[in-house]
Amino acid sequence: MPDHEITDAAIAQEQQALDIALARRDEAIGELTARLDGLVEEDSVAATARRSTRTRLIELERADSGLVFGRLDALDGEVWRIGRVGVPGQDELDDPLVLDWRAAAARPFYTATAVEPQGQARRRHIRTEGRRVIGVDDEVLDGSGDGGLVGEGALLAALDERRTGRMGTAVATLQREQDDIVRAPSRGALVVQGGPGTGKTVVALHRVAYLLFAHPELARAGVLVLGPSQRFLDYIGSVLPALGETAVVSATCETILPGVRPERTESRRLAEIKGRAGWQDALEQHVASLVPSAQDLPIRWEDEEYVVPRATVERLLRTACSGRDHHSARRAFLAQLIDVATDLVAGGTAELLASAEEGLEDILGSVDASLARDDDRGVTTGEAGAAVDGELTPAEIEALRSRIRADAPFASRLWQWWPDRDPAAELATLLADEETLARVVPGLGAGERALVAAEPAGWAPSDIPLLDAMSDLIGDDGQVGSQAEFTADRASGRRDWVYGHVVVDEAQELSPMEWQMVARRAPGYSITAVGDIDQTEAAHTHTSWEGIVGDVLGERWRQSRLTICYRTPREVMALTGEVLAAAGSDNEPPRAVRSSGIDPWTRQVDEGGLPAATAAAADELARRWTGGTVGVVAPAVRVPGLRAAVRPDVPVVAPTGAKGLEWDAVLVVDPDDIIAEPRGHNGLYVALTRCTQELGQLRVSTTSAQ
Ligand SMILES: Nc1ncnc2c1ncn2[C@@H]1O[C@H](COP(=O)(O)OP(=O)(O)OP(=O)(O)O)[C@@H](O)[C@H]1O
Repeated sequence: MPDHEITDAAIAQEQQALDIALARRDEAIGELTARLDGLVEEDSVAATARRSTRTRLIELERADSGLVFGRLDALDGEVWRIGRVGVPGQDELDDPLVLDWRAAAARPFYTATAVEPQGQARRRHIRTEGRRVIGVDDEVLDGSGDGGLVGEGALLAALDERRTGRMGTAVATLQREQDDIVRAPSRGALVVQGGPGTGKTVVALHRVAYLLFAHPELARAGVLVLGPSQRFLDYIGSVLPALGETAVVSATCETILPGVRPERTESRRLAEIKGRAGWQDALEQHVASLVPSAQDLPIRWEDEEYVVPRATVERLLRTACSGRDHHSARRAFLAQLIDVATDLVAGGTAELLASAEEGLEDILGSVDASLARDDDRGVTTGEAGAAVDGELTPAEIEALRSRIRADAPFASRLWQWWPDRDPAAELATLLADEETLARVVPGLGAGERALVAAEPAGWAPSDIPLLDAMSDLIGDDGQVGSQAEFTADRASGRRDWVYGHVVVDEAQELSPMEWQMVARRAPGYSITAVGDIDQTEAAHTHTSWEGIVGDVLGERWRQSRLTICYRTPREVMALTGEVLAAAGSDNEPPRAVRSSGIDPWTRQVDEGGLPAATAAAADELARRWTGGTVGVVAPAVRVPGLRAAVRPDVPVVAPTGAKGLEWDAVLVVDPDDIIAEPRGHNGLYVALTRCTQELGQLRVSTTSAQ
């Protein structure tokens, strides 16, 4: 049979299988909808059932296109079709019609090679448009061949497509080195180093989808995706929903605190000073110093004065503060004090209290019982107590305790001695006070303290991690959680949400204090961080991942690498070696997987003519790449002026704003001035590696200015 007839037959066969899968999917959607309608939410079990049914329904609904994208034929004749989500067979005991790409049995689709076929005879990539199969690419896995790219035809076709301005999924064409990272164990932190365009973002997002599938407990806690900018979050915004995910919150380090946003910019110097690791200890010490000193504590009850002796107060403070934030410690102290006051008023232990340490054993025993009632964190003094002795019956003592607990003046007298604190006000006061800074943050020089204290009011970006740390140490008083149905909605409204997993993109840019923010949200260190040391522009000078994450993650992280560039064509990557060397890197740029056949070009322009020349070049590229995207990357100071000159559908950004993004054609304006910026060669490396097809550069001639 001629080749085209074989292909036509294969397309017809896959169309038939897709039609059956689509019909079964539509049926499953009907079944799930009926089940949802029948679920009356009476208790938490029903609520959980509703949530999981709803999640599954959304997953199926979103898989309208790409329901099937692959097929594996095993040597033993077994055939699996692989798709975005699993589609069940007609009966419960039947094999699924479509295997979810994340299932273990689907793995050879990504990892089998001609050299190592893993029991497979053939891998087929199935190309679809909506509900129509339009092509197939077959790879025979017969032990011959070079074992290079997986599904090369399908991959190169995907990479060559015009960009829409939004990232798409790569679920059909993930490569082996990428799949290894996607399916790596969820425990412990994984740091992925990869040059530009090696698929770090793609891998991180597919890893989220995989982890949520393989570990449903992570879905209950949700996943946080931290990106470098809102533009970037918009760019990747549709990938996870397309993979069916609803348990994901995305944010930048600047938007992670609910209700708080930076109100001003700041200098690089200040960003570096305030991002240093030493602030964490400093703030911990500062907040510890806000706990009042132990003293004899007079308490009044029904016109009688009692005194809780200093030694007792000291021990109660120690118990209350251990392992708690400031406000929780305050509440625990009150709970303990109510017990002590009850005993004092009841008369049974008054002498013991006044005289001897042994008396504390009893008091602290009853305090522990009270804490166990009021606080589920279970911190105890570790001391066993006997029943409280006294003249009142146990029932009367309980009644007295309840009255003291309900007495507002009792608590308010205590709050005068130990006032509550507002984290924002506390931080603002600390930052403005050079003397306290000198005491609390010993690592700062006098000049640095003066710079910090002289800052204007309003939060700058580097204040956000400080505020997060301060809020964590002081604690929130009575935060009410949202009752929203989806984890993501409940999590995004809470500063203190603990996620099942955290993904950090452009991880090389985070300051040590930003890493603390990440660790607070993933205390079990279930973290995937992807980034490129060579694209670092932030003020924190790191040359190794150890330097970046060591402070926070210690030894609890491992590293993987991505080595192939899928975005930038060979013609453009050839320009980047010397930029990387000038940036001081020992690394080679990643190996480009494809060629665009278009040579990068450079034009010289006069300073005065730069806006018009930029506008004209952007126009020319937009015409050439109709249906695709064009971006302009320029030195930060030139961005506002050029934005005004260039057509509105072409974004103009500084290298920092271009992080993680890509366009079909990119115009880099004034590369020499980009180099002149701090860490400028790293910035130029970012700028040059954003295009998928064509790169143009406008150099500014210096002669005409002289
Ligand atoms: N396996 C793949 N199949 C299809 N497309 C892919 C694959 N891997 C990467 N890509 C595409 O390559 C481009 C670059 O990927 P991505 O943005 O994830 O790279 P990156 O390493 O995060 O780059 P940067 O460091 O520049 O941010 C994207 O268009 C992405 O969709």
